[in-house]
Amino acid sequence: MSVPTIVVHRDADVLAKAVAARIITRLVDAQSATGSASLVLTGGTVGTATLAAIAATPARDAVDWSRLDIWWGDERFLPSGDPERNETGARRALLDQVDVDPERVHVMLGPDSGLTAEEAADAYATELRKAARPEDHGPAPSFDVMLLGMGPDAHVASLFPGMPALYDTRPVVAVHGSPKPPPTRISLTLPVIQGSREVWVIAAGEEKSGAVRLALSESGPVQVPAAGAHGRSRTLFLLDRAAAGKIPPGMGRIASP
Ligand SMILES: O=C(O)[C@H](O)[C@@H](O)[C@H](O)[C@H](O)COP(=O)(O)O
Repeated sequence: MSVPTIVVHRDADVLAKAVAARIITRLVDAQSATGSASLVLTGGTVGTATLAAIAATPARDAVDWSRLDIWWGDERFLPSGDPERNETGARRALLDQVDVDPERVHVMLGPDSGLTAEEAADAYATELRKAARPEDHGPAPSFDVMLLGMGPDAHVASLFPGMPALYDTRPVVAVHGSPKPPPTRISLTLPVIQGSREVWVIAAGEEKSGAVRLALSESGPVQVPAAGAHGRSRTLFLLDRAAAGKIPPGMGRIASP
């Protein structure tokens, strides 16, 4: 388990641009080393703003988008094309503007597939298992970067405090009764998140500051899911100053201009 590194940026706009640059560099490095890369996307405003910032960065062309596997940490269980789907937001912000290989864009299915949320979760678990290699030592790939937005209640993906998904050992689960609409979702679980090489939690705004403090303290992941968001080799908390406002001194904080 990697101890979180905290990087603080001036505001949400600089945060999105800085994370975009960080993603591009990380993907280029991964592709240089192995010929491929894997990135797990998150929904939410900061996650989507980060994708838009990638699209607006000329350096985006340094990434070979055709050799990138794109996954989602969670999805709202809505029909394909629904504006509230995380996939729709990601396509509009970035994916429709770069040459991704459609076979390597792994979407979580919605009700228009004819599957229930449970069946769609199982289908995603099967896709993850097929993509896993022996060296991943688990039911899913060790993703190069797992992006996670975080709610004011410290939820990540669609893992909300105290809900059954946090006790589930399966790699992907259906979530019902989500406190954040829509109520039905599909989510990776913590074991899969923790199997990633790097986990990057991205948060902006004063309303997230309490959750950030809890996540960086000795909190348990059932009540503070973001406390369980750590990667095998690296964990980053990428914040704006407002979200970092309640971090106790000496938490390994690296302030950026
Ligand atoms: O489906 C979702 O809504 C997201 O996956 C969710 O986990 C989101 O990342 C957080 O709620 C933060 O969202 P904001 O960045 O909009 O606060």
